[in-house]
Formats: sequence, structure tokens, C-alpha cells
Amino acid sequence: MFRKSLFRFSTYNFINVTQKGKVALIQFNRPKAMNALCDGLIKELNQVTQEIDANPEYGSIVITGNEKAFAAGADIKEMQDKSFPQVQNIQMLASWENLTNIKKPILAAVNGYALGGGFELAMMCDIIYAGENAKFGLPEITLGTIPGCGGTQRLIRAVGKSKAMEMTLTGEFIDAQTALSYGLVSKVVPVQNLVDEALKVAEKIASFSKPVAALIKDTINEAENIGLREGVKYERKAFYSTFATQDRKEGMSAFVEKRKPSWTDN
Ligand SMILES: CCCCCCC[C@H](O)CC(=O)SCCNC(=O)CCNC(=O)[C@H](O)C(C)(C)COP(=O)([O-])OP(=O)([O-])OC[C@H]1O[C@@H](n2cnc3c(N)ncnc32)[C@H](O)[C@@H]1OP(=O)([O-])[O-]
Repeated sequence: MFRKSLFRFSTYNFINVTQKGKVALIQFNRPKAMNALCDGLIKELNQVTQEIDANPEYGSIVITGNEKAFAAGADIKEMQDKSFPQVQNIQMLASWENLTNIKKPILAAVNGYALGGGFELAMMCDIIYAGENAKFGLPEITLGTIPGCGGTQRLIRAVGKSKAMEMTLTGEFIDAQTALSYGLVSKVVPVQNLVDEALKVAEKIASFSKPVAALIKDTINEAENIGLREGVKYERKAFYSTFATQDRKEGMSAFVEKRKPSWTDN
């Protein structure tokens, strides 16, 4: 498969970034630390996802780790000696949720461990695919702390109260099939096929109108913040706004004229 290096002028210490067509593939690259999320990795991830979001060449993003670990959580060694005033004063996690501001659809392709912050990061993505060996968990309680990047809030919305409580209060991991049965992941595939499967879907998503895909992403994510009545109003406004785009006109005209649409992202 042809992949070329993305953003040739940037060098990264903790991630690799490659391109396939309209998809950017971001791979965590701290194999000796199970891809633990250190501050430097998060800075690089924030920088590159913002660059991709602003670059009209790209329509979607796949984030992955390696076969052993997607990411085993925030870097415990980095946090070990920090005090309460330190983490509060520097607002340690303030920028760690920047991923949720990215407008382009993001797929997490999870092989191996997605624990703590790694699992939280996967839940910030729009779609999760899991390799057969994936393990998901929020083991923060075993470290004397709690999830700090949306884990409690996103997990309950994804799986309901009893399962969210069970996972966070015991710190136990669930496997890929259990994650599938909980509705946490969309698909479980063999480990070696995972990234290609995720890229295939990401390419399909990237082939549509980018502003329309961004509206769908935004509208679905908004459902996690507001109630049904407000959500339906929000969706309707977004629907109406597609009538201000050329791509809406093109999509409907192409259907009527029995041809393939040609998207211009306008
Ligand atoms: C997007 C925003 C995210 C923000 C998150 C903020 C808040 C968050 O909620 C808090 C956390 O995530 S709290 C974290 C929650 N996560 C956890 O509690 C999971 C902690 N990790 C584990 O439980 C085990 O390592 C595994 C079960 C993953 C693998 O077991 P295994 O196969 O026997 O392998 P092994 O021999 O154990 O590890 C190999 C090497 O990797 C090293 N390393 C691994 N994880 C690390 C980490 N997080 N850190 C640093 N290093 C970590 C390990 O020390 C060792 O290095 P050494 O120099 O050779 O000693």
C-alpha cells in the first residue's frame, strides 16, 4: 500500500504521521512505554491534528498504536511526583481534550491495550475499530486516582451506568468482543487487518463532502451534550445549512441525473 510521509518539514518524537489518499494515519510511537501518553506526545498530537484539520487535502484521520498497545494511559512516571498545586496550577489536562475540537472524522484503530487516558482518547474519536487482541479499561482506581480526561462521562454515555461503574470501580479490563457487545466499538477484526480496515472506512468517509461530514460529526457529538428536543432543533438547523452549500445541490442533482456526484467541499 502506498503511503507517503505527511508534513515533510515536521519531525515528531512520539508519533509517526503518514498519508494514504485523503486519509492521515497517525501512529503513536513510544513502543517501550506501551505508548503511554506523555506531555510531548499530546503536544505533537494536538499540533498535527490541527494541521490536518486545516489542510483541504485530508478528509479523515485514523489514529492507532502498535499491536501490543494503542496507549496504556497517561504516563505514570511523568505524573508520579506531581503535587495537587502543581497539576492544578499548570492545568495539566487542559489541552488533552483538544482532539474533540477537530472537525474532520477520526477513527481509532485499537490493537492491544487502550487503558486509562488511552481508552479516554479512543472514546474522544468518532468511530472505534478493535483488533481481536484489544483490551479496554480505566484502571485509575488501582493507582489511587480517577479518570481525568472524560472517561467517567463518556463511558456512561456509551455503555450505561452499571457497566461504567463496574469498569471504573474495579479497574478491570474488557476484551474486544465484550467491547463490541457493549456498543463501545463498531467492529472487531484480525489484528493484522485492523489498520487497513480502518483506512478503508476512513477513505470512504473522506470521499464525501468535507463540510457535510463535519456537520454530521458535530451534530452527533452534540447529542452527548444536550437533550433530545434541543438536539433535534440543532440537527434541523444543520440540515437547513446544507442548503447553503454547492455540495448539497450537487449531491441531489447527481442523483436525479443518474451520475456520480463531484464534491467541491463548498
Ligand atoms: C487524551 C488524554 C488522556 C489524558 C489522561 C489523563 C488522566 C488519565 O485518566 C489517567 C491515566 O491514564 S493513569 C494511567 C492508567 N493506565 C494504567 O494504569 C496502565 C499501566 N500499565 C499496565 O498496567 C501494564 O503496563 C500493561 C497491562 C499495559 C502491560 O503490562 P506488561 O505487558 O506486563 O508490560 P509492562 O512491563 O508493565 O510495561 C512495559 C513498559 O511500559 C511502561 N508503561 C506501561 N504503561 C505505562 C504508563 N501508563 N505510563 C508509563 N509507563 C508505562 C512500563 O513501566 C514498562 O516500562 P519499564 O521501563 O520496562 O518498566
